[in-house]
Amino acid sequence: MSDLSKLKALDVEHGPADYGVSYGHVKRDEVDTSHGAILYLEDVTVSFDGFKAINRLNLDISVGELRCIIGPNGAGKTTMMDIITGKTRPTAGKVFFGQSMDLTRMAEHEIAHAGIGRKFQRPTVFEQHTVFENLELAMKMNKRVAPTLFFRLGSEQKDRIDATLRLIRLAGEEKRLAGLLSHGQKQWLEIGMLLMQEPKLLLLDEPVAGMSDAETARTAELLNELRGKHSIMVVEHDMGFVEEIARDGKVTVLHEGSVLAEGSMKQVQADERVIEVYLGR
Ligand SMILES: Nc1ncnc2c1ncn2[C@@H]1O[C@H](COP(=O)(O)OP(=O)(O)OP(=O)(O)O)[C@@H](O)[C@H]1O
Repeated sequence: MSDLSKLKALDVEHGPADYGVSYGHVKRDEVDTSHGAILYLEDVTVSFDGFKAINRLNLDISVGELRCIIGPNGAGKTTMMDIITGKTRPTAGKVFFGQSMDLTRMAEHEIAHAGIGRKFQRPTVFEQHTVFENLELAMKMNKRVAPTLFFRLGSEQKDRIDATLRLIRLAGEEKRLAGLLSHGQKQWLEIGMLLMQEPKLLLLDEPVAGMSDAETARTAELLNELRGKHSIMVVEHDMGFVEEIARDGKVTVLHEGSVLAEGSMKQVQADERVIEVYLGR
């Protein structure tokens, strides 16, 4: 992908963050989380030519929760994320962001704009730009205010970038070209770019796929630092990693498009139905 098309994709997919008047933004609509839920799916079904990839799926995520989603290949994890981000429309069911935003009626860019940030499996950073510039671009991206890209950074914005650099383990690497980073570092940079846009809900699709053990461990640390500060949904196959980040939180096991089990990692690991699905017994 060229840098220009990536810029456009970032613009459309992630939408702008809310930086108040300094960038001349209109404040984006607040998500109504007064009942404690940031996201809920009720009886959601998606059929592809009669095949139900998602079958009466019910799920809700609380504000500030870090929810792990696991499940064997073909369980419907990616399709579920596609529904949340508006890429795929459900055949039936409700999908709400907070109390009042009906995601089934919103376009992909509107959903991104409302504050749902998604990280796909493969990192998409601007390889010809430095680490710092990548974070800066992500922060300034605003499709409604074209000249935003040319605004000078204030000290507050620089501080935010510095804090993000520390969080994503790239402090000291800010002048490096993103294209020269390791796979793991690129993944962290992309998480940082999403965070610069202050998402209300962060969706991470297999964030440690292809990472070394050391990178995986550092990614677990990073996510544990985000715990409680952001609402995050992580889809992951690496069970060791899931154990590290799930702690005492809820893990949801998907199977054939529905929730098979939900509970702490210990609970779902001990669940006979889960064992059967994973071991094929
Ligand atoms: N556009 C589509 N048309 C037809 N079938 C589809 C389509 N997208 C997904 N499917 C099917 O729906 C099911 C769920 O797929 P999905 O990719 O959501 O699973 P997953 O849990 O993400 O799997 P994996 O862990 O392998 O990524 C699979 O059987 C898949 O073949």
